[in-house]
Amino acid sequence: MTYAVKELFLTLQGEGVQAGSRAVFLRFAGCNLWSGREQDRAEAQCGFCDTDFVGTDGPGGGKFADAEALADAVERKWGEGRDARLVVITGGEPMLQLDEALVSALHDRGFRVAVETNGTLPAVAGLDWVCVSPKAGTDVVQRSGDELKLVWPQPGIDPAELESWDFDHFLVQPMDGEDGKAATDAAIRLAMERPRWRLSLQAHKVVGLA
Ligand SMILES: C[S@@+](CC[C@H](N)C(=O)[O-])C[C@H]1O[C@@H](n2cnc3c(N)ncnc32)[C@H](O)[C@@H]1O
Ligand SMILES: Nc1nc2[nH]cc(C(=O)O)c2c(=O)[nH]1
Ligand code: SF4
Ligand SMILES: [Mg+2]
Repeated sequence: MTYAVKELFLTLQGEGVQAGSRAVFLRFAGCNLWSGREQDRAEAQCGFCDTDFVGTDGPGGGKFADAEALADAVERKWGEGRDARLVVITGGEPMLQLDEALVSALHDRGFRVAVETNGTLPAVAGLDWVCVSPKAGTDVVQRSGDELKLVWPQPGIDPAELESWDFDHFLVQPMDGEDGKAATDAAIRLAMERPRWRLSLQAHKVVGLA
């Protein structure tokens, strides 16, 4: 199958439990909760997105004919060395395109495969790390994984309800946007009031990484 990739880049994971880890980021084009056009944001199911995932015109982006070709491009981004190879597959919504053939091609090249998903589509089998980030008003079907990353505040989501889901780590991440200070205060409050939740800051934005 053909994959539409917005961008492919080498950086440090900025979010969640694996923050600080060297990783190739594979950003798929397209999302099922927003068109990506500013004029549609107010009506979208997810209205706070911080990412441009439209098209295939970003650095390292393009159309890839099959899993082997895309996995080769990921490997080229990583460069030499097989230690601790990590690819983070995000988007847009990666579960619209990610399939077992690509997971397998990445494993063949020695990568641990991590995914950032909104959880409205089931995660493909064989992943090494699943991060689900629920969006208010959507039907989250993927209720198990490694980390649940709640962008906060989100009216309509009750953190207490999420605590029954099957995750090893519960993260609360301030919503970046117009009132970042208030969102950070709210996220700190949540972590102070409910000790299962840990604060996740978007470290890449602090230090100026992609
Ligand atoms: C751009 S999304 C792509 C993956 C997937 N569609 C999702 O929503 O999980 C990557 C991560 O950024 C988070 N995110 C998006 N916009 C954000 C914002 N304004 N502030 C903080 N985190 C945000 C998402 O919740 C998700 O955890
Ligand atoms: N450095 C860095 N870390 C990230 N973690 C999750 C990201 C995402 O957009 O999915 C992201 C991103 O865009 N950059
Ligand atoms: S679900 Fe993820 S990619 Fe889609 S609009 Fe929301 S944050 Fe952005
Ligand atoms: Mg990002």
